[in-house]
Amino acid sequence: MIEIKNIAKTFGDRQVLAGISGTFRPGETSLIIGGSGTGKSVLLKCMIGLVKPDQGEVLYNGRNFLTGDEEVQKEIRREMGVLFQGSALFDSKTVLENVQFPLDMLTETPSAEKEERAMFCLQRVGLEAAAERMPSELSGGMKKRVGIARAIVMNPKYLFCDEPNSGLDPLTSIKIDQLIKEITDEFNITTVVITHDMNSMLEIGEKIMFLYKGLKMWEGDNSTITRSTVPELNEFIYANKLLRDIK
Ligand SMILES: Nc1ncnc2c1ncn2[C@@H]1O[C@H](COP(=O)(O)OP(=O)(O)OP(=O)(O)O)[C@@H](O)[C@H]1O
Repeated sequence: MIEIKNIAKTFGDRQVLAGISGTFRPGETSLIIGGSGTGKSVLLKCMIGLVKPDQGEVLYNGRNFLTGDEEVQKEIRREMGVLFQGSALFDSKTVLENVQFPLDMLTETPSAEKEERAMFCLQRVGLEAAAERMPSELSGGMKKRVGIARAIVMNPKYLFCDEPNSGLDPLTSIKIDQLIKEITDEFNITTVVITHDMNSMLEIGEKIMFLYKGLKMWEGDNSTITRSTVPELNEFIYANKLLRDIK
């Protein structure tokens, strides 16, 4: 479980996060939604240690990630998997080498075992046949799958996905969403996904947190989001729904 408490962050004179709290549970896909510039990525970065918040706490199964000693922080980092926007694959490495990379960097696992584990993850995302291909030979959806395989190769307790659907067509987006949800259920991972994709919210939003101007304006799930009485959220949903209906 991840608990965030009163997270605030200001850049210069711009307050991006104004005190955000929330809980993310194992086996659940939690979505952070909101318009552009509302602080979603900054919140995610605060949670994974890429940005230091000005105040607040981030607890991983009760362990304080921000003030815990270095060993605790290191331990927590090893339990995280991250799928970055754009997949962030190494162009000069094969698919298999990309997936194996965290094992190479962070473990002393024997070579054959590392390869076996990486192949298992590639199989799980349906890409074992592409193991020896280079990232430039893959479609956007395949790259995301490789990114997911790499994010789970260390058997993470916590999985963070920043806009996993960006640049994908609607059908591929749905497949990627479903894969993230399946993996979350199957390995009981605490998963946090940033998205502004309405389809994702309705399909995999077991828990949804809506950010608006640095505040958490609403929290609920995919069965309650369309019944919200928060005008800012309704405006956000309506804009998305409108676009979807036009399509
Ligand atoms: N390192 C930084 N230095 C200064 N300002 C920053 C920094 N990182 C983010 N910001 C600002 O914080 C605000 C929130 O950015 P953030 O990337 O979290 O938005 P977002 O909700 O993820 O938006 P989008 O959906 O467009 O990605 C933006 O105004 C951005 O310019």
